[in-house]
Amino acid sequence: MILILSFTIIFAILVFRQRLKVRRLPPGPTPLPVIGNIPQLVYQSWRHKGIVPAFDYFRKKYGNVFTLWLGPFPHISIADYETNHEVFVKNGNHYKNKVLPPIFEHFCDGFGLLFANGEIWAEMRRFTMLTFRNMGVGRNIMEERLLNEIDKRCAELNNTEVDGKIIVKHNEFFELITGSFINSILVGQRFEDHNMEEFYHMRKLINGIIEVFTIFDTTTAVWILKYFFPQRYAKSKNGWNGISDYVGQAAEKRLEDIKSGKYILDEENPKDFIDAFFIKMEKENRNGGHPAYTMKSLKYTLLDLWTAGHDTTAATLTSGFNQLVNNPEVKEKCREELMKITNNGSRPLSLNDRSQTLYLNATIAEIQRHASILNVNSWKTCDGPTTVNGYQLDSGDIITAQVSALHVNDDIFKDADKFNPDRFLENQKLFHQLIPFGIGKRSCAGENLARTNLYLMFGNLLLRYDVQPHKKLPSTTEQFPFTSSKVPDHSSKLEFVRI
Ligand code: HEM
Repeated sequence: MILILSFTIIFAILVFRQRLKVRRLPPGPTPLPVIGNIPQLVYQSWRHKGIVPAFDYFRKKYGNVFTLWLGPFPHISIADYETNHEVFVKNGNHYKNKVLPPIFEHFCDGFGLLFANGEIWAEMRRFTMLTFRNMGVGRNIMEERLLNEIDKRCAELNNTEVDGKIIVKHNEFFELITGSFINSILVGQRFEDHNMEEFYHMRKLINGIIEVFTIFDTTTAVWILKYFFPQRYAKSKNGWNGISDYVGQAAEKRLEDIKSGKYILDEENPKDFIDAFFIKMEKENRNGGHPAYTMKSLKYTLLDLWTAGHDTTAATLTSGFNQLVNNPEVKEKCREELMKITNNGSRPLSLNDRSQTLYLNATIAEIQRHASILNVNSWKTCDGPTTVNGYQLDSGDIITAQVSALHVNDDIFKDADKFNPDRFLENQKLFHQLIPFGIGKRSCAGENLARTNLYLMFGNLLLRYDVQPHKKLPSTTEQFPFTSSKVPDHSSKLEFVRI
């Protein structure tokens, strides 16, 4: 009897507190106690065939800022540019901390960039962005290495030409080219015949992580996963440990070589991320050291950069070429522009051409809008009482720029379902309203690298090849609309015909 009474009282308090909170927060469907809006979210995702269309349904019904209770906690999504800018840029200092999925927090131990908060994360983020900027501006390491990578991989492709056609499993081609480029920027080694096995090993580990990157795995307590779902737990563990061991070994070997005098660090010209880190670490050590500049921190940062940078870029390239072969008139207009600018393809496209390739820029923007790689963006917590659109938020309230919902927002992108690069030429403002790399203090730390990759890859491949579908057109619809991240169709192949 006492048990039933206590349970009823606790339940009544929870319901009362939830009702009070609902009144203060941005609108949304009425939540149930404990399970919140999960039934409505599941139903609308089923009805509209995906999480993003379900978000769009809630946005249309409740406005650009809406609340969904995921279990007992309210989660606020913002699906327009102005409010996101106001919250995450102008007021961004309040939203630096991510809600860390327990399993990743457990593996990363407070280090790295993706699943960390606090001073070590902030310092590593500053350092990473500065290092990438230095590699892009002035010294142009990024451009040189990527153009070299494109040359070498295209030469390999050309060797497989039969009857004037090269049949390409394009997602695998983009995974290899992106993996090799990122590896060369981070640890100074591209993938060639002698170390190709290492690339396949990394791919296998990343695929394992992607398989368990579901809403279930990212919200469940570690002990539950460990004891009741040991295979899922092992998959995450093997993935994170395997990748961090691979990049960590490269860093340790470099350190040994530096100590033994076999390798000399050039302070003015670091050749990759590891070099830049050791140069900074040496400087910090002279001043008593900094907890962000340790081998452990380097290992986890490299791990995060590899995993965050690889699939996102490869998926955008795959999704983009799927769109281009479905929209041949766009492909032709890009090529016409590229030919004009490079004097009929007599030189490769360079980053310096960006101001002249207006149509290519618009096409890449439209590709990124459709590719919009995360169905659900990572959640941030607010660090103190603040307001969003006039609503009062408390410390710990959960919020995000819901990028996927913003990119299908018909009020911003008219006929959002259509693939139409011209929309960006007709209204330049749309370039700012597009936020494929997120916004604010937790936006993508590799944006610079990714933009370099997308521009040079799309531009130079379209200059070299006429790309056609092979046997069937790839689909441009989302393959796994119920998972956290998007996966483009890679069931088909493409034909590359040399120009
Ligand atoms: C087309 C390619 C890419 C896209 C579309 C993309 C997009 C994103 C998005 C949407 C986020 C989350 C933003 C948020 O939480 O609000 C993110 C975070 C991140 N990205 Fe990227 N990304 C790409 C490539 C890269 C590359 C090449 C790297 C590095 C090599 C990278 C490193 C990171 C890191 C470290 C974070 C976490 C930043 C933090 O929490 O402080 N990304 N990215």
